[in-house]
Parts: sequence; structure tokens; C-alpha cells
Amino acid sequence: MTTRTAAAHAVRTHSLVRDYGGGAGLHGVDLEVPKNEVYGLIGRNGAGKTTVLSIIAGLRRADAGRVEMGVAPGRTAFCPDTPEFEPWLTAAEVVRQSLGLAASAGRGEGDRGRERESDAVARRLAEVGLTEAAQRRTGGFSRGMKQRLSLAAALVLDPELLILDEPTSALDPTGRADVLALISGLEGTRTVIFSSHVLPDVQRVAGSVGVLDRGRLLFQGTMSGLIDAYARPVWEVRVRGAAGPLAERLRTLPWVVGADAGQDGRLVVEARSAEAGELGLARELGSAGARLVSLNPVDADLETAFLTLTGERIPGGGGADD
Ligand SMILES: Nc1ncnc2c1ncn2[C@@H]1O[C@H](COP(=O)(O)OP(=O)(O)OP(=O)(O)O)[C@@H](O)[C@H]1O
Repeated sequence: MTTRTAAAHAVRTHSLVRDYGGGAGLHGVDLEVPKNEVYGLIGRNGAGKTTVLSIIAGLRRADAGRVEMGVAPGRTAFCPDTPEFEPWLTAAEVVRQSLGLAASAGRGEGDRGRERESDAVARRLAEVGLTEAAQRRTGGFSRGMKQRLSLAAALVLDPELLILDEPTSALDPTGRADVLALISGLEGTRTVIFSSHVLPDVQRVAGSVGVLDRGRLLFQGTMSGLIDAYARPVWEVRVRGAAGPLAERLRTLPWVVGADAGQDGRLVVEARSAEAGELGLARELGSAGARLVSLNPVDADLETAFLTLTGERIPGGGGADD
């Protein structure tokens, strides 16, 4: 059952169950997706990500539980992990068709009159890097091109809620960067839920995160909350010149747990929390006038937190073997 509310959440699911038999499916999932945020849904193969996303999108039914939508009816768009199109349609025709469907339902960008239909189509194709392929038939498209096209066809609907199932799985590095930038750009005005196995991507763009494991949510909350709870907030910093004075300065700060200088301008800094480190390191490096060469999370990453949470890594044990 799906109900609608005007709420701070774009979506909430209540005790969602889908029983495929043999333990597969969902076993009581309470997802809470804050409005106008980017929510990353992560989990191993078979964890249930596609099932949850499909139920929210209205493409599959739950056996029990309900979905509460905080966005207007018909303002949700879904991109499947392996999108397929009629092979004889060109990319521009696919997006135009999507726009036409939206306009006939009284929504989407074709309805606004601000932009001509062909401009809206061209703009969305350009955003996903398909301008050159606009007049090519989709039958010859690679998986990555189909993923880009699916995103363009969804964006042209101007959805309040965009649901993306592994949107970067088939993309090359440029495509991934483009799609991540697009997702980031929607934060604040639109809600995006996306599933991914590429945890650094999720860490880059998602403010909230849900960790699914065998049909159950192991964690749900902010990205920094997850990292604080399941990973040590440690960064390796490299500056031009000697790192000793900077390490000394950092050690005097209340949010710093430890700062050790090494060779070649390297230092390892542990913060009291992920948030404190993210805020404090940039500020302190700036005010110290340090010339920053690189700044990398060592343990303060989603991957470490995920592996610890799912029991694949012993906390402080130096990594997983999977
Ligand atoms: N239609 C179906 N019939 C039977 N079992 C299914 C069906 N769809 C999914 N399952 C099973 O339910 C579990 C969850 O599948 P789902 O596709 O939701 O997981 P996922 O987290 O998206 O996985 P992946 O990361 O591999 O895409 C898996 O064990 C899968 O085999």
C-alpha cells in the first residue's frame, strides 16, 4: 500500500516485506529518505536494493508493509540498472517520448513553456554527454550509453524524486564524474535515492546512507554518522615542505586525537569525528598557510565503515580480505 503525506521525508517505508522464498527478499525495511537530499543505498549483491527501489517506484509490490510518499503523485522517476529502449528509436526520440508522456500528464519540462521541447531534449542529452549520439538509434548503444540515456529521459520529467539503481555501474570515469556531478547538483531542490557498489561515489555525493544486508537495514543515517560509528576518522595529509610544525599545531586543537608527521611532508591526522575532521582540516591547513599536495581518508571512508558494519572487517584490524 502507498500513502501520501506532506512531510520532511520524500519517502518512508514501514516494515516492508517481500518474500521470494528461501530467505531472499526484504524482511521489514524502514527506509527514511529526507526530502531534497541525496540518499545512498548500499549493500552486497542480493541484499535487496533493487527490490526496495522497485517497490518505492511502484514497479513491484510488497507482500506486507507500506510506502509513504512525501512527493506529489507522478513526480517520481526511476532509472533501472539495465535500461532497455526500443532499438529503432534514436536517443533524441527516447527523451522526446518521455517528455511527451510527461506533458500529456500535465507535468515535466514540456509543460512549462519556458523552453521549447527540442531545447529541453537537447539540454538533457548534453547533460549526460550524449549530444553526438542524439540522432543515433539506441539499438547500437553500449550499456553505459543506455544508462546515460535513461538518466536524460528521467531528468526531462523534472522529477521531485529521482530513483537510480546503480546509475554508474557501466560508465567510464568521465561518465561517472558527469553523473555524480548531476546527482550532486540536484541536492537541495530534489530528492535522489541511488544504489551503488562504488562506495567512494556514494561517499562523495550522499548525505544520508542506508546499508542493506540480506533484506534488513543494518544502518541508516548520515554519512558522517556511519563513518563515526564504524570507521576511525583518519586522514593522510601531504603538504609541500616539512610536516612537523603543522603536526605540532594540529595536536593543540581540541578536535584532533593525534597528528604524526612522517617523511616527505606527510602526516597522519586522527579527528574526534568525521565531521570535525572534514571541517577542521580544511580550515586549519588554510590558516597555517600550508601548501596542500594531497588529502586522503585512510580509515575515514565509507568502504571501511561498510566492511566493519557487515562483519567483513575487524575494527582496527587493517582491512578486509574479500
Ligand atoms: N523476482 C524474483 N524472484 C525470486 N527471487 C528474487 C527475485 N528478485 C530478486 N530475488 C532475490 O532477492 C534477493 C534480493 O535481490 P535484489 O535484486 O533486490 O538485490 P540487490 O541488492 O539489488 O542485488 P545486486 O547488487 O546484485 O543488484 C536476491 O537473493 C535475489 O536473488
